[in-house]
Amino acid sequence: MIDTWLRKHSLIHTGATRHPFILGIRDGTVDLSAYKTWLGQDYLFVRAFIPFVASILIKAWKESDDSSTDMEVILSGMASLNEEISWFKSETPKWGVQLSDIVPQKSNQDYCRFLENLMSPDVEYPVAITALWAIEAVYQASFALCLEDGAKTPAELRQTCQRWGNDGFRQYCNSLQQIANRHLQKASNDLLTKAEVALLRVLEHEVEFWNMSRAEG
Ligand SMILES: Cc1ncc(CNC=O)c(N)n1
Repeated sequence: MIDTWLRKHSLIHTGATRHPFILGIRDGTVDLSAYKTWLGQDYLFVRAFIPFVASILIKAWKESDDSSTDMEVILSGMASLNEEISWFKSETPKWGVQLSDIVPQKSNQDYCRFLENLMSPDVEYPVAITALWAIEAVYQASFALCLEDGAKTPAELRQTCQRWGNDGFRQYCNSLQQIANRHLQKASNDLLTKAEVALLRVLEHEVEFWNMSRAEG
């Protein structure tokens, strides 16, 4: 299902995964002030993202069919997020970014509000897990690009790219995709439409998030 949607929406998908901000990191021309903006804003995003993942854990637990392996995958994602918050706390001072000073920009606020809406108990599990997969997969694909052979990613940004471009994170994204696909297989047409719309909204918000980072730089 998801592969079909990605083919159908390949233009926006490419816009989110090969954004000029990412291409700039990959070819070494990125404006470091844009990186700093992204870093601070992404810290705020991740803080809002954690409760969103927690809400999906609750949905998985409430599923009638056996979703215990779903829960393990989601929980492993939450454990990485715990580690990720520590990383932001150690990375930001290196760039002179003070966590307490970061003011959320509009694209970030819009994206966080979108996550908050998806946290509602009225939002079905297949819709929410599709969104979760898409959010993670955009970062995975984007940062993996910066680690490919021939990439000229600046040395001081390689660790950042490793965080989302590494193999373990790729496997986590694959597991999420499998979970989403399994639940979408059983879903009604109405639910499929909702999940497809959620996927599209994620891709749009991701493009806006990259745009925001670049604009401020
Ligand atoms: C805007 C955005 N999208 C996806 C991710 C990746 N998920 C968790 O870290 C992220 N950090 N920020």
